[in-house]
Amino acid sequence: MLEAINLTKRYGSHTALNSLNLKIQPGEIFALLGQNGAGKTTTINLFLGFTEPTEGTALINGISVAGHPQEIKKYLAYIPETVMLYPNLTGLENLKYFSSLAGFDYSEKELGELLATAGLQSKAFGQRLAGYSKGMRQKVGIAIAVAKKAKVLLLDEPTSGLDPKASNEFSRIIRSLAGNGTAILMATHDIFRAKEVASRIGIMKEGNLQSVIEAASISANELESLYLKTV
Ligand SMILES: Nc1ncnc2c1ncn2[C@@H]1O[C@H](COP(=O)(O)OP(=O)(O)OP(=O)(O)O)[C@@H](O)[C@H]1O
Repeated sequence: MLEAINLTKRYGSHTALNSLNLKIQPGEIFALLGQNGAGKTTTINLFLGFTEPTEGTALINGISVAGHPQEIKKYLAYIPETVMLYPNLTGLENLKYFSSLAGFDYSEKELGELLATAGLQSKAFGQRLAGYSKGMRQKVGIAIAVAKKAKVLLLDEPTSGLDPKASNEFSRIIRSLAGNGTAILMATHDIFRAKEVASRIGIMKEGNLQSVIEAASISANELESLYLKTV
């Protein structure tokens, strides 16, 4: 579970995130929408422990991120806009390395199954990452998240730059991860994808979470209108 309690980040006199209160339960996908600079990445970085809150607390499974930065890592997987892995290692080797860091020792067969589940074509398993497309790298990132049995998944603009098919496949995999009980926080600019994949959608403006909507209660068009009115 992810929880923010009065979570605030200021840079000098500028408030990047203003007293965020939010709970994301296991199995839930929460999409954060908002213009450039609204505070989405700041929120994710606070949950990752990349940056310290000025006030308030980010909790993962009830554990304070700032207080226990190492401990929370075992619950977390993170997929940034561009997944950075080792370019000289193959997809299989990257997955083996990163899952071993998390304490898992998978067989070659299991590693292959994880990559296949993430939607990577088998002919790419043995190819070096340097030759992968963005979507292929993301699939390895997803396979790593699954391999780590992460309870919490943080995604920062995961579908930006993906073609529609890759983006659709991505939604399917994210939903299936949530179906297995992962709590997911996703920052995105893609209103359509947010509506399609998320259980709840939050709209941020200037560091404030302005509104939270049940995705099932709104059409994509209505969401777009609300978004445009809000930001
Ligand atoms: N290290 C930093 N130092 C100073 N200001 C920062 C820093 N990081 C972020 N900010 C500011 O905090 C605010 C929120 O930025 P953030 O990156 O969270 O926005 P975002 O919603 O993720 O935007 P985008 O959609 O462009 O990724 C912005 O005004 C940004 O300039």
